[in-house]
Amino acid sequence: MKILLSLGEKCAKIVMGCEKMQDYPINLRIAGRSCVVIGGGTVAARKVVPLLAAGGHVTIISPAMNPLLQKMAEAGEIEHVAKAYETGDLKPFFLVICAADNPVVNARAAREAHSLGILVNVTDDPEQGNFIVPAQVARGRLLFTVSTGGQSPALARRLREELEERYGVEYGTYLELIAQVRSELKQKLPAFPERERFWRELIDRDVLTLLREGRIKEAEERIRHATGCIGTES
Ligand SMILES: C[C@@]1(CC(=O)O)c2cc3[nH]c(cc4nc(cc5[nH]c(cc(n2)[C@H]1CCC(=O)O)[C@@](C)(CC(=O)O)[C@@H]5CCC(=O)O)C(CC(=O)O)=C4CCC(=O)O)c(CCC(=O)O)c3CC(=O)O
Ligand SMILES: NC(=O)C1=CN([C@@H]2O[C@H](COP(=O)(O)OP(=O)(O)OC[C@H]3O[C@@H](n4cnc5c(N)ncnc54)[C@H](O)[C@@H]3O)[C@@H](O)[C@H]2O)C=CC1
Repeated sequence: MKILLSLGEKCAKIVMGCEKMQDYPINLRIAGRSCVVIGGGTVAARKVVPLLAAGGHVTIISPAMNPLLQKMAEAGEIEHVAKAYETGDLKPFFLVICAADNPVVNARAAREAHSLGILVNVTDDPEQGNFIVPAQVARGRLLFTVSTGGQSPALARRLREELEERYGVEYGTYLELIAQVRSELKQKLPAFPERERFWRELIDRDVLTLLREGRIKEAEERIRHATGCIGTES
């Protein structure tokens, strides 16, 4: 990393915004995977929602459940195992979130997860886990996440609210439009550098303004027109 940074300009494209980071960001595919949350309180409920949104199968192990989780269990959206956590419970799972209000219980579950090689988040002591959950804003398949490395979740929440205001649902629509024409463009512009230049120029604000005003057809036409011009130029 030091070497890359010292090479400056030439490597700017590779290094991008990376300073030294505490955590490495990844977006995890959990659709169809079994996830378990230890504890059924407020924090557990907050963690369950994005797990479900990403298609995870969620089980709660907890003697008690808050009303929201109770409703979800009754509706069959999550499974509830009504008991206290015991060592041995984690075997079938891909990922575990320790959200009991008892640090001894969370620490025990974290130890079991590590021994099984399962991904683990510990809500009362992040250092015991191997991932933390960032604040999120989803716009279709566009996903913004904010992490303060655990230093200030309240700041992460505030920044998430700002992102929500700044980037409306039109960005999800925009992404869909782009994705539709992207594969066509691979044939029209076989060379990667040309495609890269094309997209950088197209990702402009005019299309977004049209989308924000609900003028979706016009936005689509603008993108298609730009791709059409390529065909006529060559
Ligand atoms: C490390 C981490 C581990 C993890 O949970 O993954 C963690 C840990 C802890 N949170 C605590 C407190 C609060 N957490 C929130 C809110 C959120 N916490 C979330 C994530 C994370 N919280 C991970 C780091 C993320 C990062 O890198 O920034 C968010 C972003 C995502 C989510 O939970 O889904 C979600 C915002 C969702 C949204 O609104 O967008 C609020 C604010 C509020 O509720 O309004 C408060 C009170 C104010 C404050 O303390 O800042 C405490 C102390 C408890 C105590 O004091 O006893 C601990 C334990 C500790 O710090 O040791
Ligand atoms: N990471 C985060 O974002 C935050 C984390 N916290 C921490 O999260 C933890 C949970 O907080 P809340 O949800 O507000 O508490 P809560 O009191 O609403 O819920 C605690 C849940 O844990 C369950 N539980 C207790 N013993 C258990 C056991 N042996 N096995 C399984 N489940 C058990 C209870 O039945 C209850 O459902 C606390 O340790 C708190 O310090 C608090 C705020 C934010």
